[in-house]
Amino acid sequence: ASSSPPFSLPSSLSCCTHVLGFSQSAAANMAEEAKKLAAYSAVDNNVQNNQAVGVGSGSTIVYAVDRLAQLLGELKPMLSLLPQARQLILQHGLALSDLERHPELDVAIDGADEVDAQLTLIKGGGGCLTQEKIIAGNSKCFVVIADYRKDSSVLGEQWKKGVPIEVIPMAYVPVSRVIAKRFGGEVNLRMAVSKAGPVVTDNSNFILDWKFEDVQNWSEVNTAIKMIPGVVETGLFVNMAERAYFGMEDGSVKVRKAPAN
Ligand SMILES: O=C(CO)[C@H](O)[C@H](O)COP(=O)(O)O
Repeated sequence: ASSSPPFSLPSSLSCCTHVLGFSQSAAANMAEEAKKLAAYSAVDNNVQNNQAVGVGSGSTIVYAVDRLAQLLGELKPMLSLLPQARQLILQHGLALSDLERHPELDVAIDGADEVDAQLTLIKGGGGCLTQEKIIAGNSKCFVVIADYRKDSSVLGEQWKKGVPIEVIPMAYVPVSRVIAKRFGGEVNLRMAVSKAGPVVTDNSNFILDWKFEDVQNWSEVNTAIKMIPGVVETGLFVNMAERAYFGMEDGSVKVRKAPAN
């Protein structure tokens, strides 16, 4: 049975809503297409047969796993993973591995929340920064995949939610205070959306989101934050990524290489 809406918009407004709805979904489709382009290109250019491949988490990495599954005839990758990626890998019929069997990975591929001109990353929008950093840090080559919305010249240009920092729960208040006092900005405990209370990570910790103000040297700030008692890991990936693949709005893929040291 059809039911009529509880109210009706003036025709001019209803037209705007329609146009807005259309453009929002067109933008979302374009971003999805860009993620896929970046992921496929990164897999095609960085993964070889029989390699141990690390994958992270998020919506972009799904396309990389799709591509790895498509290439199964030609490639036989062994995937190391985060708990979140386990199901994804099994569903695609790919071989599971871990850092006990493959402590050194050939290549790691992962998404990012923001990538700057130096290939410094903010990661952890999904809360998996610690395990993602372990995977990336134990890989001979770390490759980032992202859509054009993550491409920045300096951090904070696109990503407005701040730097995620994983902390031991009992320390979240002192760590927040120390960060705000030493580095400025605002530090917030990340709250869960579908349950009451804070987000709890896979390592049973909390996440702080640090909305920074003016940072000149990410390497120094990252090291200083890591030294604060109670900090487990930061979502700052400094000097880790070798290449970033950005899917662009025009259907091309932009590749950015890390600056030579
Ligand atoms: O760091 C991450 C999760 O902790 C993700 O890699 C990052 O949030 C990007 O996610 P998406 O590919 O969905 O944009």
